[in-house]
Amino acid sequence: MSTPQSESRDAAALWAAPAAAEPVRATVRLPGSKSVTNRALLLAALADGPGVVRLALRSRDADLMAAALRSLGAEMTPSNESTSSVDWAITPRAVRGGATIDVGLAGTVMRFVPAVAALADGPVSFDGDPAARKRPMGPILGALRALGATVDGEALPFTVRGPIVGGEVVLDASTSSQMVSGLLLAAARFEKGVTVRHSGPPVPSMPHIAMTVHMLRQAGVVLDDSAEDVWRVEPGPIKAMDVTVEPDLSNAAPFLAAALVTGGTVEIPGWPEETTQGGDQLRDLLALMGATVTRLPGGLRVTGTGAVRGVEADLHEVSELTPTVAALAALADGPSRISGVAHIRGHETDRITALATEINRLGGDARETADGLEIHPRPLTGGVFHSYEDHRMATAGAVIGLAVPGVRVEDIATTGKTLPDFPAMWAAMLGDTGADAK
Ligand SMILES: O=C(O)C1=C[C@@H](OP(=O)(O)O)[C@@H](O)[C@H](O)C1
Ligand SMILES: C=C(OP(=O)(O)O)C(=O)O
Repeated sequence: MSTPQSESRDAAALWAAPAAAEPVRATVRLPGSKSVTNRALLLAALADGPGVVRLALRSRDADLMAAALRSLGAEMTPSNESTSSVDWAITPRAVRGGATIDVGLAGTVMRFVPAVAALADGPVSFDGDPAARKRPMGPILGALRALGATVDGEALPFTVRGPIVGGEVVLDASTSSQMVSGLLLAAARFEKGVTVRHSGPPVPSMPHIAMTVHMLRQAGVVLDDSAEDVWRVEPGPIKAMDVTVEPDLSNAAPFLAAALVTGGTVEIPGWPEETTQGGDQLRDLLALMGATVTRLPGGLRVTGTGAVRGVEADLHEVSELTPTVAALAALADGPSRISGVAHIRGHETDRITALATEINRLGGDARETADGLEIHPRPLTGGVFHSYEDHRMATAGAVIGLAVPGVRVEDIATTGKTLPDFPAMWAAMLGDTGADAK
């Protein structure tokens, strides 16, 4: 429950989530995928010549990745900048030591950049937000050590010293798929490449490893992923590319959820025909929860009835979607069970506890399980929805606020981790500005 002190501490940073007066009818143009942007920037910085990353996301996580690569020596020149996107011209240079990298709270920066730093000619230090120091790092840092680098520390802050040689390594990636992606992305530049074997409970968020594999192959890297839980990257050049980043389908989740909650329609232009983004699974998930989902030429349309159906969903592959699915479940007309996401206790915050706490604070009935949540329908009332520095907690509060008057989301600015101007996009979707959400 909020105490008077916590209410007053929050007061400065509370955002009144708008309740929907009528069904939404909006076209929402989403900025580029965080996951694709941060992979593309990193690969461009290690490539064999100058490349371009178009429609790259501008957000805290993407800006931190760009800053990290720049401080490791890459020349990064922006053009066509808007609040949400930028085209980067990137000229790779020899990886330079001596830098201190701020990872913020970005999993992609804290897990992907250390292997690049191990190619540097001197030590590179890493630190981030206080919350980042709690996120699991041990498996990837241990792997870098096993592959020849020197790393002091098991979590942030730590320092990496090359040279990394590469070779074979066994690790437990059950806490995050990023442990594997973070080795594969730079491995073509290791003298011996890498063979990564996962040993442990199943790896979550496998579509994100498929994204890594796909983007490496596009860049000409020779990679074998034919055996389960084993990935082999051959040493060799990473081809310079001119790539365009797809819209962020995980960030589509709260906007499409608004169609369900309000019985309206939301269209997302640029929804790819084929993609490795796990967010594409929203098409099936939202249909299960009562939406009509239609592919348009070059886009997607989701229409709701205003009634949300409870769901049994194993979100192991798409754990990023848990906060939105939980928000929908809290508004559903039947019980829901979300499973397969034990590892999201190590995301930006412990998302299982955070979601149960905040849904229950509004009068809901959400119970934690070992690997997810059970949520039973109950009428909700307004109140403060805490975001725990977690962009997806904040957007989950916004979704609930559509149907529950008086929800105030703490620290809505935390959405800037992956979306540059969520409040304006949300307002535009609800018709405040009369313009399309951009
Ligand atoms: O590689 C990536 O870009 C990501 C992988 C996933 O991490 P986990 O495997 O830790 O879930 C996902 O949840 C995260 O938002 C982005
Ligand atoms: C888990 C997430 O982020 P990160 O890339 O920081 O792991 C997320 O965006 O839901």
